[in-house]
Amino acid sequence: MRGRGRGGKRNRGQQRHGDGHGDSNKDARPNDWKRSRHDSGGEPGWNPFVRESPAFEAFYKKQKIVPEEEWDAFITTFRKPLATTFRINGSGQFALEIRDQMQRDFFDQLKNETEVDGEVIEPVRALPWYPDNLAWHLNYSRMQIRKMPILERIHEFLKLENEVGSITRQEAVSMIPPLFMDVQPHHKVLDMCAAPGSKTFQLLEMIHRGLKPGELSDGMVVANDSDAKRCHLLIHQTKRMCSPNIVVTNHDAQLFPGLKDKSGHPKTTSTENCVVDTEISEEETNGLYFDRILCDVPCSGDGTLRKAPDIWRKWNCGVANGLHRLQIQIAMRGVALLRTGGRLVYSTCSLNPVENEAVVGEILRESRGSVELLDVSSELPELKRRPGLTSWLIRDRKKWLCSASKIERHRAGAVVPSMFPSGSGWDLSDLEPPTEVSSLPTDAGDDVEKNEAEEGEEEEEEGPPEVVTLPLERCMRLLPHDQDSGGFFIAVFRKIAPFKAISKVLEPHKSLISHKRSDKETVIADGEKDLLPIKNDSTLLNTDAADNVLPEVDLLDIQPEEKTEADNEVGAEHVSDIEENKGLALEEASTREAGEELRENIVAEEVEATISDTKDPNALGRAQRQGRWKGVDPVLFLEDENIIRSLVDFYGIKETFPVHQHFVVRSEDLTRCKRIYYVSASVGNTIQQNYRAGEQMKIVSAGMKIFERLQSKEADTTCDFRISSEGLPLLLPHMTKQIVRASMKDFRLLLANKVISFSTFKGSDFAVALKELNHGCCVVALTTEGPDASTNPGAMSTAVACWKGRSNISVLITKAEANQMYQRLSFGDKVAEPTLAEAKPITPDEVAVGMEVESKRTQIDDLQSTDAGSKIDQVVTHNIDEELQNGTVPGNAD
Ligand SMILES: C[S@@+](CC[C@H](N)C(=O)[O-])C[C@H]1O[C@@H](n2cnc3c(N)ncnc32)[C@H](O)[C@@H]1O
Repeated sequence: MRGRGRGGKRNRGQQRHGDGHGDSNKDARPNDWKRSRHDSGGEPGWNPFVRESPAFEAFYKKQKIVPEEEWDAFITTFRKPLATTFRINGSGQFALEIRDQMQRDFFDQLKNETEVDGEVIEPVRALPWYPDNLAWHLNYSRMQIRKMPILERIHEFLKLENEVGSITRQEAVSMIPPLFMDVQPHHKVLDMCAAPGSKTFQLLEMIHRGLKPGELSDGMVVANDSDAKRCHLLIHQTKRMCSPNIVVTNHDAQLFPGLKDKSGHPKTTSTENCVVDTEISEEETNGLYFDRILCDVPCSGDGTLRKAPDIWRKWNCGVANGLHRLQIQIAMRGVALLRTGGRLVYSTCSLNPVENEAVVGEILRESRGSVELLDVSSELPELKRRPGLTSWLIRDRKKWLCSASKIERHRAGAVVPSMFPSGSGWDLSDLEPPTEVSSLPTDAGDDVEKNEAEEGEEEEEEGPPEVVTLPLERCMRLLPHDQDSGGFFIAVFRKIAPFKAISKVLEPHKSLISHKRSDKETVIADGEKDLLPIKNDSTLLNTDAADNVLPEVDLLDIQPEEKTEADNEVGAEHVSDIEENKGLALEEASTREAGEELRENIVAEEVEATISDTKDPNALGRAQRQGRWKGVDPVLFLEDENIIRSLVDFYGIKETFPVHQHFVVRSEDLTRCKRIYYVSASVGNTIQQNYRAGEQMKIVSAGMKIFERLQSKEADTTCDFRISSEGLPLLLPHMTKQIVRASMKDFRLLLANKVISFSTFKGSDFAVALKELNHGCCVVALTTEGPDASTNPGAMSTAVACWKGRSNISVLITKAEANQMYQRLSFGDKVAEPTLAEAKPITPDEVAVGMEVESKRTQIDDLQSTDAGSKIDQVVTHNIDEELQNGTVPGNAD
């Protein structure tokens, strides 16, 4: 369906920073296409960042990250700015059409190397490993764009497509993890650390792959992020996919709740597209286990040096060390939530083995045979990758450590055995006595080597590095010089047996030695297990000797609890070390991220999904500040038969479109609820099970907006709700009323004018059909050729929601969307450009009515900016804008 991309209001950030398009674009989606403040754009002589770091180079040389003879190529590539890469969004015909159009109109002219003023221009190329040539690489400086009209046109085209959501600018390596997940349309997928959502978007595409317009998928994507503000980015990003199969949640991933799935997994599920055979074990029938899990964990991000050169200046190994345990905790929670037979992909945009191979090794050890590391060397054969390391050293302050036995006692909170290749344990009494400071580390800043190069002699490691016995060579490291990309790390696991965890209870003040394998373990009896908190770093334990004797607990049965104050006190030193290091790491990441990934306008309407229409507008912000959630955002099924009937009757919704248990609202007071969301059966079931489990999931948003309430008093219509542009593609094939077809000429005339008098179309079939419609919301669809065009609305690939007033019709999409649709229709067409001159002049009376309609339309749009939710969003947005300016928004590499 064309016109899926959506727009929204420009936020304060956009107003402040501008986007070079003047007012005409003020209601457009954020433009990710513009260059980041880090990007020199290739301007000669402008290099605000020194692209070197002695600490980084010393570290990776020592780790033998590349063979010696490749070092120069590796480091030289890292110093070059990153080329632009983008993905065409969506799946199916629509995406292929855009690809073909781009290729035909632009890229075919740039297939070969060209020279402008002595400068070589790289050919545009598709990323060879990305399916269906839907991802592209291009590398032009601003100067080159100015000099070559074709580049200028490409740039403009991509800017527009990005604005309306047809393409996503995304770093090439960041597109890879979802491609190793083997997601099928019926899968339940969990994206544990999902914001800002570029990979979630890919996962959704996979869930919808192969569906015809209007068809529903059985699958579901749960996209989670611990940062509430970034959850909004996630909603903004994924709503462009117009999917009823998504739930956005806001949990610490390591504490993601286990949910029941009372209906159990069906042995076989039949869908229109496939028959799914699901082998399930007894234990799994009652739990919501995911078929696929992505752990794209927070990391130090040094693989993104090309995109975020400020990392050169700030790089230190303490950041990576500080994230190691959180990364294990997140991945292990993923293992617990994964269905047996399912795949889990672990990824980081860091090259550091402590965040990569060390974590993978610990997952294998801790899962005690329930997962295996897959050899995926035959998948995506065009992708150049390096095997994982099997040997590495740990760097702590100025020391190189070759094994856990070398850890000094006072560093035991910062360096742990799982960081080393053997992962082998320690005993506190065996630890090296301190050489300098005798106190425990209390300040994470201590762990960060501020500038190693300036801090005197560094110490050599004592002894050779350990060599791992696990098959870590099956991991993949993407290096920048292999295919002119950023750096990345990926490991693919398969669960081969249910995971039984041994839960342990930490004794106060023993936290320092919590990684000691012989820590006190507590077997949780059946009746007690729901009561016991799972401590942050004790959820999972590899017990060597205990394996044979300790009864086991299914982790899904245990609800991880939020940390209590008492928990925080226990082992405070230990936690402070981890948390503060993590804090530092995220701060690092934020600087790297700001200005690149942050969507500059979180449109006001997005917050609608996070707060009840009727509750205190300040509740969400307060609850977030206070670390609470409950009571802020009910997610309720719409069961009011009068509303459902009025929708079904007005739009002539067929029985092919299930409505009961699929419409969701966020307000208990239905007279005031402003939006109706549509959720797939899988999402509906999950929400229902969540109620039964006591609403443990912090749901930020569910499904997609399908209807919006009209509040204009003058609205002369029998239905209180208009169709939202996200909802249209799904609903249209199931509608029998309020649809009118227009010829290409009339359709374009409508798009060009946005509000237009009926009399303009006098005498046309369109005008006659228009007259027959009820007043209110309607859909204008482009007449298509073909045998079933007149009978099957699903065959109409281009349609737009409109408002039929008394004498005018106006489109209910943003100007940017209308312009993009118009331009798309103009490519290679044979119909003359409609101009305003073609339209019959509008009389002064009609102008007045037109203005009234336009004002109604504005009122409709303004509903979102006047409700409680958007006021809060303005606050959130404002804060994000401030952070953007300060460079403190936590971010990622994607
Ligand atoms: C590398 S980014 C994820 C990028 C994302 N997968 C994408 O492709 O757009 C890491 C994310 O993890 C989130 N995060 C940090 N700590 C977390 C935690 N404990 N649980 C869940 N998410 C966390 C951050 O807010 C950040 O959005």
